[in-house]
Amino acid sequence: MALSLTYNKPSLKGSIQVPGDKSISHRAIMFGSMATGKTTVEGFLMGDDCLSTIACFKKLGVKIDISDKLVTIQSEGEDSWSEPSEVLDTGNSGTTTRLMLGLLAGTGFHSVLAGDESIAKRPMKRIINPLREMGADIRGRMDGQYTPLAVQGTGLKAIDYTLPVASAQVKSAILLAALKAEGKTIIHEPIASRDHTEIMLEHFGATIAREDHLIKLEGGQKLTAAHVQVPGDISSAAFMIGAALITEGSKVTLKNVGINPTRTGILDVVKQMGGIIEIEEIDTQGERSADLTVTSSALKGIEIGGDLIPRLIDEIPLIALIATQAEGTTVIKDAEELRVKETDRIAAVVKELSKMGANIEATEDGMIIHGPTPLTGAEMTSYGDHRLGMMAAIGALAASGEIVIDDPDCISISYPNFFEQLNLLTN
Ligand SMILES: O=C(O)C1=C[C@@H](OP(=O)(O)O)[C@@H](O)[C@H](O)C1
Ligand SMILES: C=C(OP(=O)(O)O)C(=O)O
Repeated sequence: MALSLTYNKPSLKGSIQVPGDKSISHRAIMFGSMATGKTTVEGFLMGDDCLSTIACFKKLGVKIDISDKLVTIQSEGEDSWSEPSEVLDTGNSGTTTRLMLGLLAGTGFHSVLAGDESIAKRPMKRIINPLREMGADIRGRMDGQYTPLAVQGTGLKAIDYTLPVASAQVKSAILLAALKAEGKTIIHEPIASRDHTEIMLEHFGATIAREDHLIKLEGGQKLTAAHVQVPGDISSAAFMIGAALITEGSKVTLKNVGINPTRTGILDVVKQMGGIIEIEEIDTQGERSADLTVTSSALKGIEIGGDLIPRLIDEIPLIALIATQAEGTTVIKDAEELRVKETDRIAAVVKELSKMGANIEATEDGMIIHGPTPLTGAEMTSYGDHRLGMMAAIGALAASGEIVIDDPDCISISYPNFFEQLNLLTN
């Protein structure tokens, strides 16, 4: 059902703990299922995407329990997984689909992966090409470009592979397959992408070498169960950071947000645009995290591209929105990956922000935004894309009229209590 939002230029105040990191939550379930023993996960994201990952592993016979804010995975290791009698439904989640391909390629059984309409349009060849080089037997539409994908598990061998796209999903699928492969896999990563898989490999007892854009992993290593502490998701926090920046008189604290340096491009951009943000690092055992305090700020346009893009790829819809309120021009380039996300996020962001009165144009690999422009009421489409839905809702805070969002439910893919937390900060 559509949602109508009308704000009268609110100030945001208060402190919240945004939900757990989506990338780390997926991986915690995967690693806990591969490892032998009892893995416990604290701060797990109960978003639809991560619940899809849990459902897939349950179908492989892994015992997963959700209780009292703790997810417990009890596994006898990867070799104890059983052949699923049903299709593994990956829902809307690219991360689930792609990382599971790496995991399933080296099993001894047959499985089929399929997700929703959006997943059926997302490119899978980028995963299947390196996995086939490792010996994987994967078939799908257009020679494996699209789901449904059938995987016949088989013995794998190590590869030496240069990543053609800066994608943590491609890198992770190879690393997960490499664990079962014979020999040492070497991955060349020209541009760094999020490294949660590498960090978690070590956390679960594997040895991995990383230096100078090279990652080396010896096959045949067994993982041991562990406790995983999931920090808040900086990609979710980004929406509240943006909300505080563009509303006058706001001051918001976001507690325990993950600040892994491969994810903090949004903080660099906010500072460069003139945004006021304090970062108070917390002493943690696992991934780094911090309390972030954001104050409404006068922003200026900047240029965003190059190595920075993978460090903020999911935050670009929100960055485009705040750029409409910044003085001057913001240019986002080298971001062609946006075209193959849940929707074509270049086309969708430009179309939707234009409806609100933004001065924004699409380029092949990004967008150009001229600001500041006053935003007006509009009927917004989310295309079932959670990040587009949240962009529209945050836009409503700065808009002069009513914002209607066609499908607010899709926001639960990554931020199930988004509106609850937004209400807390605006009241
Ligand atoms: O590995 C991950 O958890 C993710 C990697 C990124 O995708 P790509 O690897 O396609 O860049 C990101 O957009 C996605 O939300 C989560
Ligand atoms: C692109 C995203 O996720 P995924 O690739 O896992 O669907 C996202 O969360 O913005």
